[in-house]
Parts: sequence; structure tokens; C-alpha cells
Amino acid sequence: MKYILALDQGTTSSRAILFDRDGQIRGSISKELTQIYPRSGWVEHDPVEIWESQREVARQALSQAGIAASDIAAIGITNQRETTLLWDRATGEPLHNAIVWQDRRTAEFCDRLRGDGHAATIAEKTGLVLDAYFSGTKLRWLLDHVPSARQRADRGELAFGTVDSWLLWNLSGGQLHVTDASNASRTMLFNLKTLAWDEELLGLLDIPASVLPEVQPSSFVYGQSTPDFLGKAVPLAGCAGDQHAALFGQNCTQPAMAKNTYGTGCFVLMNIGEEPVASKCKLLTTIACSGRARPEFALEGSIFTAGSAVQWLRDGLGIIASSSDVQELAESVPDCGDCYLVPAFAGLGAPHWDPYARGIIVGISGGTTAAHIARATLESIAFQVADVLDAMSTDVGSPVQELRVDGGASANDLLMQFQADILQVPVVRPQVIETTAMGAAFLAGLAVGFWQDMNEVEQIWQSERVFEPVMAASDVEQRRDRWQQAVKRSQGWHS
Ligand SMILES: Nc1ncnc2c1ncn2[C@@H]1O[C@H](COP(=O)(O)OP(=O)(O)O)[C@@H](O)[C@H]1O
Ligand SMILES: O=P(O)(O)OC[C@H](O)CO
Repeated sequence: MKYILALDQGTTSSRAILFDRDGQIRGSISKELTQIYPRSGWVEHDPVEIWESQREVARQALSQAGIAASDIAAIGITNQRETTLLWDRATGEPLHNAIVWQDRRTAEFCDRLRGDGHAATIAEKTGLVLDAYFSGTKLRWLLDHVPSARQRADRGELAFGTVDSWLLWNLSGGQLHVTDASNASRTMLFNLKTLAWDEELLGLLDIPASVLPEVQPSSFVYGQSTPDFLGKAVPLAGCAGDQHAALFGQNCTQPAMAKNTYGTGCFVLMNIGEEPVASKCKLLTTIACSGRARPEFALEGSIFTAGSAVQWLRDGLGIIASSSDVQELAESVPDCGDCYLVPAFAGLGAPHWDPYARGIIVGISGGTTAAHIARATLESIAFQVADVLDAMSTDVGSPVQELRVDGGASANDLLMQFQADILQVPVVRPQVIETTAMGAAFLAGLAVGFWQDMNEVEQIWQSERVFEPVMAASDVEQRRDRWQQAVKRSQGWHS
């Protein structure tokens, strides 16, 4: 068998990518996913659309490449994390739209938990900062607000899952109710030390254990897809949250190696080895996939708005026709004209964790143009990443040596150069920037022996371009200082 099929269910799209043994992409299809905004700060997805779009792109990827199911050695899944679903075990019907990771509806409940002194316990057990971002409070909201959900959950009739579980359930025709440790680690219900669901946290959030999926390693044969999915049963052999998959796909398997994925948000992860060391700088401790039964750990800085700010330039302001046009517009001015945009559209994530921050543009003068705003938007992405990497360097006691990059917006050379300048370290872009899907493919391929071991997969990763810093240190300091002033002005706006 010649290929691994990676299913990458992201926030804005469902993708299917075929990898051959050399890690080359042999087929790729993507379909945009509808974003549902029922109220300010709420974000939902239609679970049926998630599944059907993923099924459609998988089938199309095979037919476009002229590949049969019998050529596929295994399927690897990777997904937007934290997004929370609840469905009926008997019928497979969702009880509600999926509540997306960006959704802030449980922010006040999180404030109450914080006020009652639970933040430290949650951080110690889960490695997470108490925030509406994670699945636990979203699941509680569903149980409390969907009519009769709690009674049905107590009777064992309901299944909770993140997007990976939902896909595995559907791919297996309802046979599998399972997740992997990386996705479990984002629920705020999973204990990083015992690597199991935590009874005390289930009690605190009033979540019945009956709704929870089984937790398995990320590189593991979970089961088989139903024959009708691709025409023949295929092993479901890899599963990881998209950022964990990207860290693995970037070969950041040694301590201190870091990557950033520039997608809807930005997610900076640094491998920290075998111990789940706690952050002192409001970063998350999370799972790093290892290709073995026992996971390793990573520090993570989650930035909620990055590429989606570029989408806002396109859809909200209408100053570009497509996301990739932002580079040309931004390059048409030599600098940002002292204009700073803080894209706190959904609050600020790491290292600020302010759900009440909102977006601002400061420094507008009569001479400010759409080009300055486009440039400030790109720069805001790099400034946010630099804030997170500063926190990481403080936590591990040494500065990062290089940053590996991937995700849709890493194609933007202006952004990558500015990132290297602001960080003052090289930014390394690999030949395959679909690193998330590649990580999922590696996990699945290792589980079924398509690739024999880590040495084999490590040979596959190749650098495409290294962006070296060229900006003077004094300029970096001045620019970052202005950025920090802008961030302060964005905070605590929404009440
Ligand atoms: N050339 C580009 N410059 C800047 N941003 C871009 C560019 N191409 C895509 N993007 C942004 O990257 C995001 C898409 O990246 P992707 O990795 O597909 O995201 P996700 O996995 O979060 O759905 C979009 O938000 C888009 O606006
Ligand atoms: O869909 P992405 O690639 O923006 O990733 C979303 C993250 O997993 C959210 O934590």
C-alpha cells in the first residue's frame, strides 16, 4: 500500500491530504466550513457539515488522484481542538451545534470558578489556564441548556466528544467513542500526571463520566473505517489535536524545539520532554505526541486571532479580495506609519488571558491608508507570537534558537521576515507547510508500520527557506514597546 490519508478538520475548512512514503503530497482537497455567530462572542459549527464536508473531501482526494481505498495503508485524523460536541449514542444525532474553541459564552462561569479559588487546582491537574477556551465549561453549558440533556446524560444515552471523537464515531459507523491524549488534554477534565479523566474536576464541573470517550495514544490502531466511507475498510491509526500534530510533523521531538502554526489563530508549541513542567508565565502545559504509547509534553501559547484578522480585512473591511493579497497591499508602504492593530476580536489568549479585551487600531492619522492597516495587521500576528516566545524563554530559562513555521499564513514572506526580525532568531519554513496533516500522517503511518520508526519519518522533513533577522535591535525594542502600549489599550474593554 502506497499512501496515508490525513483528514485535517480545521476551524475554517475540512481538508483531506494524501501522503506517499516520501512524505510528498499526492492529492489534496479542501472545503470551507460555515462559521455560525449566534451572538457576540459565540461561535458554532454544524456537526453534520463537519462530518459531511470531511467525508466529501476524502472521497474527492482519492478520486482526483486516481487512488483506490486498497492503496491507503491508514487514515490519520487531526482537528481543531476544544470544539465541543454532544450527540445521542443510539441515533448519532447531535443535540446542538458544536461550540467552537473561540466561543466565549462560558467566560462568566469561568470567572465564578476563579472567584471560588479553583484556578490553581485546575492548572496543577490539567496544565491549563482556567478559561472559556477549553471544552469542560462548554460541555457543562450544553448539559445545562439543551432541554433534557442532563437527564439523558445521566441515563448514559449521550456521548461527548471533541471533533476527533465525532469523526472517529462517524468513520466507524458508531463503533468507536474514543479520543487521543492530546485532544483529551484540552478539555480541562484530563489529568496530565495520571493521563486519565480526573474525578475531582468532573465533580467540579458536574460532568457525568458516562459521556466521556475512551482515551488512547495518538499513534494507535483505533479501529477501521466503515467500508462505505471509501469503498473498503481502512485502519484508523492516528489521531492528534492539530497543534500537537504540527509539532510532531515539524519533527520538534527534542526538548527546546519550537514551532508556530499561522492559521485562524497562532499556536506556538515547544517540546519540554518527559515531565509536564508547569509554566510560571501563563502558558499551557500540554501533550507532545511521541509516536510511542506514553506521550511527552510541550509548553503552548495559544493566540486566538491571527489569520482570521486577515480574513477580517477581506470580509469585514473589504480592502483585499483574498487573504494572499494582503502581502502586496502591506508591501506598498515602507512601514506601518506608527499604526498598531491589536486583533483581540475574541479577547486575548496567551500570555495575557483577557476575555474582555477587544480589537483596536491606534495611531491613525490623516495619512493612514488601507495599506498601513494591512501592514499593522500582519505585524500584530508577529508581535503576538513574540510575546509568547518571550514567556517560553523565561519558563525554560534560555532563548529559543529557531522557530519552525507552518499553516496557511506562513506562506506570507513579509510576515515571516518581520517575525524573524521581531524575534531576532531565524524562522524556518519547511517544504511542506501542511505540517499538521503530515504529523497526523506520521502518527498513522508509524502505527501500521508504513514507516518503521522515528528515524525514518525524521528524514522526511526538509527546510524550504530560512528567514534571518535583519532589523536593528534598537528598532525591535522601539517597535515592541509601541505594541505593548497598544495591547494595554485593548484590555478590559468588553463588559
Ligand atoms: N498569504 C497569506 N497571508 C496572510 N494570511 C493568510 C495568507 N494565506 C492564508 N492566510 C490566512 O491563514 C488562515 C488559513 O490558514 P489555515 O492554516 O488554512 O487555517 P485553519 O487551519 O485555522 O483553518 C486564514 O485565516 C487566512 O486569512
Ligand atoms: O483550526 P486551527 O488550525 O485554527 O486550530 C485551532 C486550534 O486547534 C484551537 O485550539
